[in-house]
Amino acid sequence: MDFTKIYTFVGILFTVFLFRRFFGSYFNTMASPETVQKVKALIKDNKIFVASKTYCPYCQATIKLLFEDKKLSKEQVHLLQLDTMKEGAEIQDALQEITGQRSVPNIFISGKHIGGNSDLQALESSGKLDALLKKALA
Ligand SMILES: N[C@@H](CCC(=O)N[C@@H](CS)C(=O)NCC(=O)O)C(=O)O
Repeated sequence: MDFTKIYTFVGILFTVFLFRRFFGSYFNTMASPETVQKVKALIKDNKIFVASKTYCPYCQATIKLLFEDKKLSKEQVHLLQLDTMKEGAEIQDALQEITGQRSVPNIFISGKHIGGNSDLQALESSGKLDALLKKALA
């Protein structure tokens, strides 16, 4: 048996696994038309819609601003934690197709694409966020 070849083969498999695990989400895949429609409906039907991931520090900052600082409730903000959902990766693909933005958090207020956490924080810093939230929740 040629162990060198076996080790090389296992090494290549492991490298491919690691690459896909950590960099896979940076490569575009197409979402099905059904998922794109479903995500568009979520954006339209919810006053505030946030696509998030549980381990993402930018998402934590957005969640803190909306739920702790602005005291919004779970009924007012439709929050999806994509990394805990079976169809999370496809929803992320759909969000990229719809908005051109792949990163999370991906935030919508009154059906309008706000952007990511930095965009939400900028709205807060400029004093425009309260009015947007008030109008959305009226
Ligand atoms: N400038 C962005 C940064 C967001 C960001 O880098 N998010 C990371 C997760 S912490 C991301 O989406 N990475 C790609 C992925 O998870 O697919 C913001 O303020 O929202």
